[in-house]
Amino acid sequence: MSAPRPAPVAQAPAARVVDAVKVYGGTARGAGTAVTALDGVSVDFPAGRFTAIMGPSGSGKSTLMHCAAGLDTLTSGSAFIGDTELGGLDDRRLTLLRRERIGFVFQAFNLVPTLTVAENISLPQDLAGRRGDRGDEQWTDALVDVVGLRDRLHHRPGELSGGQQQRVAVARALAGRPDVVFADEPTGNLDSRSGEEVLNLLGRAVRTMGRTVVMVTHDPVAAAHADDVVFLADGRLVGHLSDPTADGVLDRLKSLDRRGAPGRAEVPS
Ligand SMILES: Nc1ncnc2c1ncn2[C@@H]1O[C@H](COP(=O)(O)OP(=O)(O)OP(=O)(O)O)[C@@H](O)[C@H]1O
Repeated sequence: MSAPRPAPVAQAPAARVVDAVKVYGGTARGAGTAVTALDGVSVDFPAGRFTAIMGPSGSGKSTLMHCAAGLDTLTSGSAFIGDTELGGLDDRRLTLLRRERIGFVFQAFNLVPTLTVAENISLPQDLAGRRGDRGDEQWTDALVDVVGLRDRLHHRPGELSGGQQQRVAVARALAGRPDVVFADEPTGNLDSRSGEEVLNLLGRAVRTMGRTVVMVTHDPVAAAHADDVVFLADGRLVGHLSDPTADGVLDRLKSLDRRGAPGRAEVPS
């Protein structure tokens, strides 16, 4: 008789926030108004999955992503990358963590215009002083084929289409083999075909390369590329869909709109 199979071990989330509160603005003397952008959000971003964050405009999507990725700090609550709590890190460690464990893709591509495609892609390794690492070189070389940029390696970003530039940004985000890639509206500046290519690429990074992706989007078609969708409204987590379809996401968004989300709670300070 064969030995019983061990119970599957639940994999720790790649990133998570617990009781996350973010209040912008307000003054000690009460002369301004404070905006509660996150109002007690707890959410896991599972390792090896593609999660989309959706919600009406102003619901707190970008704030959640920025705080989860250590680009901004929470007013209260905690944010973790793996087991590392970001609030416990000083600026230097936070910078190192972002560089070594997180990849970023932004709507505006954010490539360095004076560097070639190849140089842009290897920038994270260069900054980390890891140039020449053979494993890294092989990984980066494979990435170039995955993103389909082999014949553009010596061009500069200004010589590429928007879709090609965003593919460079995706390759750069993956180059350091980060624990998690955060993408903020990565298809926001692209036509639908280029957007589809970038989304397929992010999906492939998860499904064939074992990476973890968290993406903010307002587009139900983009969200349908994810494994999971989490919905925010008024800075609160209000829903979750697994294996989403664009229609399913749209229906859920409409029901959020019907709830008459009143927008940010403005709290006189
Ligand atoms: N730096 C800031 N100072 C003050 N208020 C801010 C700041 N950044 C965001 N907010 C407010 O916090 C709330 C949430 O903003 P956030 O950008 O996270 O929402 P979002 O869901 O990403 O919106 P959108 O889809 O329109 O980009 C909004 O009311 C916004 O006006």
